[in-house]
Amino acid sequence: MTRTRIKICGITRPEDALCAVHSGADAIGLVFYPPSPRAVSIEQAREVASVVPPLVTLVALFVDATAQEIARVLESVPVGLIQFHGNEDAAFCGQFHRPWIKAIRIKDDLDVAAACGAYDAASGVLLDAWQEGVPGGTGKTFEWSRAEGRTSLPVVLAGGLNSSNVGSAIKTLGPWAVDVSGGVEVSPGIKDAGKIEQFIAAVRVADQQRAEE
Ligand SMILES: O=C(O)c1ccccc1N[C@@H]1O[C@H](COP(=O)(O)O)[C@@H](O)[C@H]1O
Repeated sequence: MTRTRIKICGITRPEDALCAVHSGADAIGLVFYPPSPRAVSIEQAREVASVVPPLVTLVALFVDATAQEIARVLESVPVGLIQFHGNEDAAFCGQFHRPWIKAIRIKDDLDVAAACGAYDAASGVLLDAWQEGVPGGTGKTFEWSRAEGRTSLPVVLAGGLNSSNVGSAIKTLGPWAVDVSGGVEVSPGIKDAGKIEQFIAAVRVADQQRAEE
């Protein structure tokens, strides 16, 4: 049975990281983008990292940060994967000797295959909704079928997911992983244990249904 990997993003508190991990999350996302209400300092990130057990991936999210800013985080926080969520090109993303994924925001007229193809050296692409002036964490979905068969890279599906819609998202696209932030929150940056558990349970139900098809 394919087990869809689960990333819970925008964690700001150790207790939320522990809740996500104990509920079955595979990855914890830390937002290093100061304008975000979910942004963490290096200190906060280290506190979160200190409770994350081995074999759970810590993902650092950046939006058009400088190489120096990214290097400072990588020196201090045990980051397993970098998520680039801005206009970074593949050469920029590849310079940190760390696995990385690139967010592709699905605007109406986007050629999804070409946009993903520009990052073929990535470990995967994260497909997210597009909204003018907001780089991510929008709580919006996009038409998942638009991404069907457009890339051979592992797909991390994001954008407005929650326990009610993640099952159909998995059924439509069969992504390698799903990523959720706002859909499991009480307020930006503060996660809800019940919503995390429901989200992960919904992913497992969808996995089971796919296995039975
Ligand atoms: O979470 C944020 O504040 C954020 C800010 C800037 C770029 C990305 C951000 N979050 C990522 O956006 C997607 C979708 O989030 P949501 O589930 O719709 O709230 C996800 O990858 C977050 O990691």
